[in-house]
Amino acid sequence: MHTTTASDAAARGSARSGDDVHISFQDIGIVFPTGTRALAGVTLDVYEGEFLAIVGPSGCGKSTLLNMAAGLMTPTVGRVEYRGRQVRGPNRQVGYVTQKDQLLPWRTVEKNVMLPLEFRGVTAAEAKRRAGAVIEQVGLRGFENSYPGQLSGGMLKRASLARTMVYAPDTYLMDEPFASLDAQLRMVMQDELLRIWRETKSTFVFVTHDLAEAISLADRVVVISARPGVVKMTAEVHLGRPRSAITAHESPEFAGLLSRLWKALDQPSEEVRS
Ligand SMILES: Nc1ncnc2c1ncn2[C@@H]1O[C@H](COP(=O)(O)OP(=O)(O)OP(=O)(O)O)[C@@H](O)[C@H]1O
Repeated sequence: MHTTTASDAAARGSARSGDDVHISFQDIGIVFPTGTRALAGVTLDVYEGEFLAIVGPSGCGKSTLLNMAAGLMTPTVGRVEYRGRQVRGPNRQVGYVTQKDQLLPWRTVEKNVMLPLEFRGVTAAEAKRRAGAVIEQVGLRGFENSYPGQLSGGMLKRASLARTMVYAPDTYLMDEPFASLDAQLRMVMQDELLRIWRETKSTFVFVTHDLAEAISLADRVVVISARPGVVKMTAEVHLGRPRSAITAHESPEFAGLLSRLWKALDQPSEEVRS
């Protein structure tokens, strides 16, 4: 892990001097074997304990960035560091929550939540104890023995979150986890997520298409340009903490930032100023 100095900060534009860098994307580019160039020269630091949101048009390379942090993809050029070390293979310190729930339909909620602990060699009794604790935390008590097919959309999200929380990752990588939910439930889940972030003190990198969601949740919002993606703008969110996703919309700062982000998404890269 390294700490940013004032000169690092200047070199990185939006970086803040004195913060510990948690994930560092250094001049990342990737060209897939199909010839698709998804990212071109992305430089971005994610700080220890922050909630960072990434927005950008479809296909710009947001999921690819998460995949690189998780060690599931390697950049063609550039370097990804996790706590100061180059990511060279699957990164077991991250929890990855995708848009699809990826719960195993033949296992109960409890057994799904226990699964990552089984992979890590935790005893069945301890896995059951820890699964019970996180199931309670996400509000699914009483549904331990239900199967995924018996749960509502919001409950499936809660179960997926519990399955990630159970192994207490340092980092949560979240790829549009609430995209399939209706607006009201989405806000409830956003509030739950803010609570989990506060309680776990983990670092969150959250990809979304929804600018309001990004502002409601994040400390900083990064806008990626259309493919090949570059960082177009990084905006600090000055809404204060603790924050509620339900009332965040009421502040004048919210509307101002929404409009700046919207313009950044809409304009060619060279016209955007952060
Ligand atoms: N394994 C792969 N092989 C070939 N092309 C890929 C692969 N993974 C991603 N791509 C391409 O790279 C580009 C970026 O994909 P990515 O999924 O990162 O975009 P995204 O910004 O997350 O998109 P969305 O918002 O639609 O989810 C897309 O054009 C996609 O088709």
